[in-house]
Amino acid sequence: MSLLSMRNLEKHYGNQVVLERVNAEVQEGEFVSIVGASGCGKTTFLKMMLGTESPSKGQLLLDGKPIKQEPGEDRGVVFQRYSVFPHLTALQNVMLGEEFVQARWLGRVWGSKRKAIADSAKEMLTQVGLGHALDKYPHQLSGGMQQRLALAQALTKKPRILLLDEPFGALDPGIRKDMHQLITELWKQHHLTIFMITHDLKEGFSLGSRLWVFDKIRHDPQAPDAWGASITYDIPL
Ligand SMILES: Nc1ncnc2c1ncn2[C@@H]1O[C@H](COP(=O)(O)OP(=O)(O)OP(=O)(O)O)[C@@H](O)[C@H]1O
Repeated sequence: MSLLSMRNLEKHYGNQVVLERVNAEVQEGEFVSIVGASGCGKTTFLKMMLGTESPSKGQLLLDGKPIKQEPGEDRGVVFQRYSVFPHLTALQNVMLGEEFVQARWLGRVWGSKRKAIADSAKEMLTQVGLGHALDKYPHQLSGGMQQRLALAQALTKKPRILLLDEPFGALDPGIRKDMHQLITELWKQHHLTIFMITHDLKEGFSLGSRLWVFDKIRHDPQAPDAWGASITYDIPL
């Protein structure tokens, strides 16, 4: 069975059809890069995967069941900016998720349980190359380091699916190259299934195992909102 199945998936906002006839099967371990014109519905698609938006029609199945309409631990997400909490250090940012989960059952987390959370957060930060910056606040980190932190934060819950919305869009070309290497390593190391939106075609073609192009199949100049985008190209890389 596919990890994800999309069958005639549609998303409307009022009278505006944003996505329509989205059909695809995605297997565990694929890395799908997504490109398409601005405003064609890429982020909307990612939000449906995350569970913060629901499909208007059709099916979006995870392991054969409708995806839960709330963000879950099986799905991590990194946006272009502002994924991290500015008032917490790098280490506190990464620890927060697990502390939050355990505190729900145990009240505040202390002692050996807290140390275990800290150790695993430090390990994750080391993996993304921030082992030397545990006590730095986000504003003390460069853009690339902030995105490394956002990746560590997203991965700390051991998600199966990682959703990336232009994660490297704001970074300089040299830093982006380092980040491409990092995301490829993390993809393999953590056996992730990744969906990554990018505006950079070259990035889309060079990263991952599959490229999707979102575009409208049908256009009506008199009614631009009447038709939505679907996956017009699905290219194995
Ligand atoms: N919550 C919302 N309510 C109403 N319309 C929305 C909402 N979210 C998105 N839209 C509309 O849906 C369309 C698709 O938006 P979306 O952000 O998914 O596009 P995108 O392809 O990610 O664009 P970009 O590449 O510029 O980030 C846009 O016309 C947008 O105005």
